[in-house]
Amino acid sequence: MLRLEALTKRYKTGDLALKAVSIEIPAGQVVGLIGPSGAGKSTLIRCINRLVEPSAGCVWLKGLELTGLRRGALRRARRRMGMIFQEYALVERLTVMENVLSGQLGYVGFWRSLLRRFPPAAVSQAFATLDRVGLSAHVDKRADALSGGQRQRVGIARALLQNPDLLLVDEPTASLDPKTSRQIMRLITEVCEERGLAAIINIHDVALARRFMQRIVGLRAGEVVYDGPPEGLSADVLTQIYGEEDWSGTIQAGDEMAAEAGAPAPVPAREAVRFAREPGALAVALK
Ligand SMILES: Nc1ncnc2c1ncn2[C@@H]1O[C@H](COP(=O)(O)OP(=O)(O)OP(=O)(O)O)[C@@H](O)[C@H]1O
Repeated sequence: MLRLEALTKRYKTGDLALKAVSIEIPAGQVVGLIGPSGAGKSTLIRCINRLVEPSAGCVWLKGLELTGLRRGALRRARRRMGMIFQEYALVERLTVMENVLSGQLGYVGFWRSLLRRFPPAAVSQAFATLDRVGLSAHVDKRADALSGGQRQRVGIARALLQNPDLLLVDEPTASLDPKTSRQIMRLITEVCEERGLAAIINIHDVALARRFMQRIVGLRAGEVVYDGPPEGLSADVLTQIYGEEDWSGTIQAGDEMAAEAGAPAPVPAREAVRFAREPGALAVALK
């Protein structure tokens, strides 16, 4: 589904951030990308959708070589990759619904998006997606009135509204408390499973990675030094990735999380019903 072939990035400063990284990710697989600061995790994620231009190597998505695409074709291909960011990248003064519908901007025409009028089907899909991420009670709240966890749920819903084949997720829990981090990670992995979506998740927290990922790729200084199941992240492997440290606490935390059960409480859908009764294409909260 996604294939990276000898992907290399040297920044203008001379930093060699990726050294011929080759990995293949089948449809539906959720991969955790771990490694110390500066290992090249963000660079790798951004080279896939060419927010950062690779210096050499190829990226293939479902048989399409992304690295060879010109601007228009690249824009179309990017619709197939939903991106979720650490800092959420929401438009603060816009509502939850408007932010989520912006995931459709690649599909609706320029004037329509400028006027923020979206097709009814997109609006219905946005309601369903917001319900799925537990935000149906907050659709008309402004983004700047949300908690960190709620903001990330908006980011997830926006990415899902693109109907992507792949999610590129850059440190989704770095700004969140431990409990919210677990909820967000659980949500991302659940929606990937429901939709058969592949994902690459840059994840700082090794215990979270051990708990939620199907496969771990460990980067060190721009090179893959581990590629395997989360159970394979022994103290020796973690030392190889991050350097010498006492890993017993991290390993135990991951095992404890694995033993933990339960999902985030559903949010009442009253507000969604009220919005859903609005006729026609919703002129989305032009307040
Ligand atoms: N825009 C840039 N210009 C020059 N060098 C950069 C740029 N972005 C990243 N680098 C360098 O590339 C290397 C990899 O950085 P990158 O941000 O991809 O690592 P990371 O693993 O995501 O780190 P962190 O976990 O701290 O975010 C580092 O040496 C970094 O200094």
